[in-house]
Amino acid sequence: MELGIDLGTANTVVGDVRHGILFDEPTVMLLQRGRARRERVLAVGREAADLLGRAPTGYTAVRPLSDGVVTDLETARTYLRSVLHRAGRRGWSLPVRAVIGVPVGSTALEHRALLEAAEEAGIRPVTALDESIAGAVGCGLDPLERRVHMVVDVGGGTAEAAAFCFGGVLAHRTSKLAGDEMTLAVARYVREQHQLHVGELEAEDLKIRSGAEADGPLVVQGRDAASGRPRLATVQAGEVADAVRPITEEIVRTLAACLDDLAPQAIADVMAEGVLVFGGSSQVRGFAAELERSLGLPVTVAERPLTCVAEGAARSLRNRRLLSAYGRN
Ligand SMILES: Nc1ncnc2c1ncn2[C@@H]1O[C@H](COP(=O)(O)OP(=O)(O)OP(=O)(O)O)[C@@H](O)[C@H]1O
Repeated sequence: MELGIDLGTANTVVGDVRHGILFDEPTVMLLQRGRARRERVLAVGREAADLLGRAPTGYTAVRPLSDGVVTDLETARTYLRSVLHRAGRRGWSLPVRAVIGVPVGSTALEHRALLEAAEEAGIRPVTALDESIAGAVGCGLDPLERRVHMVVDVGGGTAEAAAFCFGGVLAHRTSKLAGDEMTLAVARYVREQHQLHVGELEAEDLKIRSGAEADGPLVVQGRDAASGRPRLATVQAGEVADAVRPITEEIVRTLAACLDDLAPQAIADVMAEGVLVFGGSSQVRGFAAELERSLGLPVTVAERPLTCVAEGAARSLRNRRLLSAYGRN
C-alpha cells in the first residue's frame, strides 16, 4: 500500500493514487487514562473533535502536533497508528510505504521525530517531503523543471512560502502565525465587541462562514461575558474580516520576505506564472488579495487547497527523481 500523508496541526489527510482521499479529519484523538497510567485511544479525528471542550473527567482530547511538528513521539505514533487503522489498514496489503509532508522550515531533528513516529506506527519505508513541494505536485506543478515556482501554504499552525526549481529549494520563509491565531483573533473580537465568550470551535466556524458570505449577518452562540448565561449574537461577515486582518497582514509580511532571497531571473519566472496558494487558511476572505498586493505578483488559490499536499505526497511516491532531489530521510 502506498500512501501520501499530510499530518497537519489542524487536519490529517491520507490518500493514495488509486483510491484518492482515504482519511480527511481533524488532527485530534481522545484518550482515556487506564490502569498503570496506560492510555487508551477512544476516538480519533472528527469523533474526537466533537468532544473537544465537552469530554468527561478522565478523558483527554490531545492534539499530537504543535506548529506543524511532533512534540511527543509516543503521542504521534499512537495517533498515526489509529489513523491508519481508521483509514482502512486492516484491509490493506502490507507493507505500507508512504511519503509524509513536513514543513519546509522544520529542522532535521523535527522531521526525524516524525519519520520515527511513522516507522514505529508500521509505515516503512517512509520519506519526508516538504509540504510546499508535495502541494505543488498535487496541483500539477513539476518541481524538477528549470523554471522557478513559488507556493504559499497557509495552514492552522504555520504558514510557509517556498520558491524552488530543478530539484532544490531556493528560498523559504515560515510564519508561526496562521489559521489558529486567526481563530483566536475572532474569539477575542467577539468577546470585546459583543461581550460574548465563544469556544474555539464556534470561533473557527464563524471565521469559515464569514468567508462564504458576501457580507451578511452571522449568528454565533456563546456565554454572556457579564451574566455567564448562554446567548446569541449577530456578527457581520465584514467584522470577522476586520478581526483577522492584522494577523493576515503579519503573515503576508513575513512570507513576502522570501522574494528578497531570489535573483531577478527567478522573480521573472514567478511573475510569469504567479504564486500558487493552498492550505485551509488560503480560503480566508481577503487573504489571496492581501498576498497579491504585498508581493506585487499574481496569486492563484489551489482547486483543492486542503487535500493537495496529501495528493501530491501520494503521487511523489513513484517519482524517484523527485524524491531523491527533495526527499528528506
Ligand atoms: N473555508 C475556510 N475558510 C477559512 N479558513 C479555513 C477554511 N477551511 C479551513 N480553514 C482553516 O484552515 C486551517 C487548517 O488548514 P490545513 O488543514 O491546511 O492546516 P494543517 O495542514 O492542519 O496545519 P499546518 O500546515 O499548520 O500544520 C484551520 O485554521 C481552519 O480554520
